[in-house]
Amino acid sequence: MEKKQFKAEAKRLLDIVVNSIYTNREIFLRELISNASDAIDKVYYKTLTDDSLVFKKEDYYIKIVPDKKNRTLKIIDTGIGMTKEELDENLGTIAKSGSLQFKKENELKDGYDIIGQFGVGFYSAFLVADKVTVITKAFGSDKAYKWESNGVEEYSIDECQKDDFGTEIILNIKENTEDENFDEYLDEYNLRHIIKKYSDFIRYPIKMDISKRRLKDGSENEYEEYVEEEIINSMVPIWRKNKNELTEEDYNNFYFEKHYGFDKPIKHIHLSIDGTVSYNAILYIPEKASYDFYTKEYEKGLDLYSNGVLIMNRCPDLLVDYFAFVKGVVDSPDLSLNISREILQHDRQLKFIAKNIKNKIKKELENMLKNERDKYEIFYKSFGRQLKYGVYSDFGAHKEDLQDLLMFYSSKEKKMVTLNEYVSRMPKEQKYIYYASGESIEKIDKLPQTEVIKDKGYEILYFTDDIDEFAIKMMMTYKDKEFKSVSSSDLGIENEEDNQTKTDEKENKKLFEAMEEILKEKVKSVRSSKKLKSHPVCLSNDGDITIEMEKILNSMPTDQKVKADKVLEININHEVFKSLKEAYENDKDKFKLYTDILYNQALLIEGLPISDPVEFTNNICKMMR
Ligand SMILES: Nc1ncnc2c1ncn2[C@@H]1O[C@H](COP(=O)(O)OP(=O)(O)OP(=O)(O)O)[C@@H](O)[C@H]1O
Repeated sequence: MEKKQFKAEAKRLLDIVVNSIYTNREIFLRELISNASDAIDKVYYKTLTDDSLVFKKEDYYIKIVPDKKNRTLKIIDTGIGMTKEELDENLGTIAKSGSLQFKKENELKDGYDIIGQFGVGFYSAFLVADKVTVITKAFGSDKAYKWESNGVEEYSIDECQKDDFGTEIILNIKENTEDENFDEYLDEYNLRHIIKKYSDFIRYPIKMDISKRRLKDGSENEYEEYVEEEIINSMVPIWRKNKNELTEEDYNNFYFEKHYGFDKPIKHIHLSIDGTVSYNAILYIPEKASYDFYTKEYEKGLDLYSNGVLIMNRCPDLLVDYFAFVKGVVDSPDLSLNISREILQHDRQLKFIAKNIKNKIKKELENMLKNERDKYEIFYKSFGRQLKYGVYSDFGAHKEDLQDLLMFYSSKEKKMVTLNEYVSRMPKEQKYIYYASGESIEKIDKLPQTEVIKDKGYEILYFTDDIDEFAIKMMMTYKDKEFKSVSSSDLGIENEEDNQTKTDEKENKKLFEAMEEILKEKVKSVRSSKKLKSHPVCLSNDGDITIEMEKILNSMPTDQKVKADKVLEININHEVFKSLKEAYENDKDKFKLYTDILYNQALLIEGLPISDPVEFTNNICKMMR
């Protein structure tokens, strides 16, 4: 059997590398800086394994030199350099990674910072350059070489002069086209921005000469230009530093630098995890929701780094939706990156990290609730709604994770309470967790439906967010206790007056039927009320859809309208009922008038619109005459 080697059309391959792998031109700088950092790492490694060598930190750096006049951009490093053979092998063979080989040969363990692995990053230089020159001198060698290519036909290697070991890459930046402005890769400000964005945490200094202006000596209004070398990158990422070395201010500064918000974070979580998948992370729980947080435009996610190099801003897969408010960074050497380093190949590690992070955030919130209640309430004011959305979403799948983080205003305590607190002080005979929905605490407080429950001494939770009732319906129970709306027609309260109510019901059957006839289609039935004490009427509902839910669902911009099965409850011990009864017996027109007025009053109390306000006011006037 004859075996043959695959052949590759080098030109085509280069074209694919340059134009198909990367979606974003600016990453060429990330790739070349990462190569330079790898090259310095290799010298560092050599000095660790050879006692005759010393690594003097100040000798190792990367320098970026833009030259607008000659349209060149240089990336200079003081790393290990390349021999002629290495130049030929590494830059002449696409997909050959000298760095990966180095890692294997030296059995570098995980956690080491060598970034290169695919052997293609270098060619991304042709995204912005029409000619690339590499001048390099290998560590310990006395000869230097020049590699040159226009990325189309071929490359050349010649001997040349270079004093120190290391590598200098010279890019001849392309001319601008109609759609592309290549000048920006020669612009100091923009280069600084790209370096900060992708390479801020490269371990070695990335230097650049920065043009500045200052007042001339002795002058008050004359300025002069001068140039000063600056280190652009932060080098050591805050998340790799020891927690003990960092102050609250350091964490807050990082939050501002990263533009995570204008507020101060209410909590930070610093994680250094070593295990099946290792990662470092700094997570922030903000104090306030940004203006777009509860909109579709908000992008959740954490910034994802691999070995200090930015892979993705706001990687959404790292955060569950209900913790979307969390900001921060994750850095892991264990990610399976794809060749462009822009996306992840398969997300086993990512899923692992995301799950881990979810649990850490949950724990932190639970601790805050337990130990720093005031802080938690501030947080809850901003993001409680998001937690409640979390309970509601995915058919209640996250209930277990979230139920103990929920809080509602309590009628009894006059402050926010947790479900656990509510249930733990429920009297033995109380069957349900009672809640009342409405626009505001003040309005709910006045709802007639709450009277009898309050009289019983039971606590009521006030629901003022649209999502509240939906979330609770999805939860169904908390610690085996069902939730019950105060406007539900059956409150499950055993009452001595129950039998009395039944008798009243019988006695007034005809009257209620007559009212039902008048209110046809508007209410399902009219009943004698068990809940009213001082008010004459209220509405309650039969079935699953409460009146509050009807209001919310019908305010949404869809064609489908829903209707709660409404019950008009009458307080037969109220003065008004006597007049109603009298009218029923003696004056049918008056009886109709009273029925209409009472029904509309019940609507108003519920905050529901009355269908004909003019008729309603006319009816009241009629009564006053
Ligand atoms: N500045 C440099 N100094 C020394 N060697 C370099 C330098 N730049 C590139 N090389 C060598 O050339 C090889 C190919 O570089 P290239 O950027 O194409 O791939 P890589 O860095 O190995 O992998 P990746 O595609 O993941 O970045 C490197 O592995 C390294 O051996």
